[in-house]
Amino acid sequence: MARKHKLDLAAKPSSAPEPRKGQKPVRKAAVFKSAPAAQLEVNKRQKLSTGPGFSDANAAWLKPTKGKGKPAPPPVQESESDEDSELDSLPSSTEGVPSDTQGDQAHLASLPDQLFDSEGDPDVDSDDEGLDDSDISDADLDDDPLLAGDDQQLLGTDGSSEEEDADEDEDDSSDDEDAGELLDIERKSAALDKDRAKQEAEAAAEAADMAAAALDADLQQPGTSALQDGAEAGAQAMDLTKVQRRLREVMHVLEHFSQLRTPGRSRKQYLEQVKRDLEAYYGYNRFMVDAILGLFSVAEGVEFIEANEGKRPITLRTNTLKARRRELAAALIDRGINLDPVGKWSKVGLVVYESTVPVGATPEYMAGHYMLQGAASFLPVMALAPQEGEQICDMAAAPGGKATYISALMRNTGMLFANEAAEGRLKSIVGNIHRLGVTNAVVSNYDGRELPKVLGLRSMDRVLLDAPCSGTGVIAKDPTVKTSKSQEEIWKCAFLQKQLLLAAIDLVDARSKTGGYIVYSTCSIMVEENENVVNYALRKRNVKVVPTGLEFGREGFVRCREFRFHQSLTHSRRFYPHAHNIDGFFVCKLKKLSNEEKEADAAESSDDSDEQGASDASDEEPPARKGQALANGHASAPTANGKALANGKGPGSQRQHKPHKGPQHAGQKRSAAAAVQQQPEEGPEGISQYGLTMARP
Ligand SMILES: C[S@@+](CC[C@H](N)C(=O)[O-])C[C@H]1O[C@@H](n2cnc3c(N)ncnc32)[C@H](O)[C@@H]1O
Repeated sequence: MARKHKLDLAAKPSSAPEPRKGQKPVRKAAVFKSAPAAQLEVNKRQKLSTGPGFSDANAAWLKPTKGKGKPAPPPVQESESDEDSELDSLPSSTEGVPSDTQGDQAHLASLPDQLFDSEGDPDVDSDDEGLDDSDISDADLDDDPLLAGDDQQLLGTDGSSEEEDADEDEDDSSDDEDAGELLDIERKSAALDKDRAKQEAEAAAEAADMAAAALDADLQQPGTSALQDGAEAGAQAMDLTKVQRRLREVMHVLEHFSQLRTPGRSRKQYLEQVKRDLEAYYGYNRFMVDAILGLFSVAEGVEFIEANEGKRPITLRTNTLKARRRELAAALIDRGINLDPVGKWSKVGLVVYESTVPVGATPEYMAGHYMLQGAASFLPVMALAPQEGEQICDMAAAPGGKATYISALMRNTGMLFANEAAEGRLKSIVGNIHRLGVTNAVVSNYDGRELPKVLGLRSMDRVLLDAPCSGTGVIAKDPTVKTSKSQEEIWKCAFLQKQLLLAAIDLVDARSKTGGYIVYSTCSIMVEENENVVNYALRKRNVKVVPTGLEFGREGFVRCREFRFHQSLTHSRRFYPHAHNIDGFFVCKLKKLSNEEKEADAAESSDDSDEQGASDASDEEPPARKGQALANGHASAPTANGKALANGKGPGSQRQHKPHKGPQHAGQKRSAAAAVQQQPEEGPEGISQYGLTMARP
């Protein structure tokens, strides 16, 4: 069922804009913020600050939209008109954006063009610079010498008028009355306070009653909600409004449970109602709702879900093999693209606020000056920190966003092995490699689990495993994830990820002079696919988790639900759309400590799992899929035909590379079947340890 209305969780009273220094605050009734209006205003300001070049100091769009990680309190009052909201959301100066509206830029890229046509018009912007009533504060008037002079003519020497002076004389003679009046004022004020407190208590009680009534109604029909009864479209729209309201109310009760609960109703019952309403309102299946609420508080879970309803900003990465960011930005601004740097954390990223031309079809794009790429996907490569002259493998590379970034950081030196298991996705890597002028890469087509045998054990200085995953961090891009995932599928992904990660570690040389690192990343939020996979590798190989070097992101989990992970997983980083305004992502960096097999692993210690509690429940391969690779996060089957396709100079001119160890040249054509049939001359005990079947001699 489609969701019709945005659930405004931040619809709480917002204060008037902060007065500028030296100004008295503008007298204006408190109003409520309207997110879309605030977004447009942010954009106008953005355009102004962009100017002919760009500021290089704007990380505003990356800031959390609401609450900065703390759940926003649910709304208890309705908002006033958008007009007022828009005025109140104006920043007090054109430099910078108030922090609570900064993250709203998330939605700018997805706003329809016609909105920008009117709101983004430069004329409108310049009008905006003019003063309106709300811009003129009392302080402005006081400071203006002309106005002050005029006023002085009407006032006495001490600043009071003759009429007021006369009033004062009268007042002096009636002190007792004054006292009486003051008391009266105090009495009235106290009465007002009492009234307000009473109203607030009544409102809270009413909210609790409504939540309880809603709960009662639904509890009478366990397992169903009004919406699940298959009513007609019109009725459904009405029901959605009802569901939205109930959701807010029940969440409010959950937040103030001891005060607002109905006696006899348990938290579990309220939670059950919230879950049903989230399913109905946003169209998630129960597995996903449970998984999300297993990671976040209810309020933050809803923030995450709500963030998935909007698109992330369009971002691009400057290809430093061909362009400089400042010059690229100037060229794109000239073409009518409104952009800014993504923030201080990246030297190459640009965020696009609006564009009059298709950003993926400019002459600069065709010439390979940039790659259209989500900002989150910069992060694993930044954590990998490729060095010039190294041998690096990107094990799951299509369409090549991260692979081409690695080559750019290597300045086209050394050697990059960009591997991809899905044959149909190879063209995209090759296309991007050519367009971006990458000349140090070989593209290969293997199941990643074969790579230690194909490229050689310990043949790499660094390996990136941007693993195929459930895609639960990128629901905004692929809403089918809301309903298509199940616990079984998550475990299947985790199983393949574990095998791939072990292969990644085996590819790396612990004695590399410059490296010895593995970066594991996913666009999944599930602990099963993230901390749990790394935790498994910690037990199976001689590796440790090291800091990613990334400036932001939340710490990985050490405890989550029934899971317990190694303490060092706090070095891993989690990124969320609602908190960081980028796709949901997990990034973890490992350092290989030794090329020796881990003793526990060699001995196949039987107490492996005891140490980790429930975290490695998926060590066993899912029976139906034995030996079969999941193709990607969305589970299409790969064709591992083992073709090495191209480097930056075209398929006919691949650079020669001699793997340090191992039987097979990456550039040689070789079928995956042959690869798995052949016992490696020097290799792991058996490639079957990565889950591939092979005939043993
Ligand atoms: C998350 S995407 C990679 C995105 C890529 N790193 C980028 O930045 O453009 C995961 C990729 O892994 C591939 N894949 C799936 N199973 C694989 C396997 N067993 N070995 C190698 N790659 C695999 C998928 O086809 C998919 O292209």
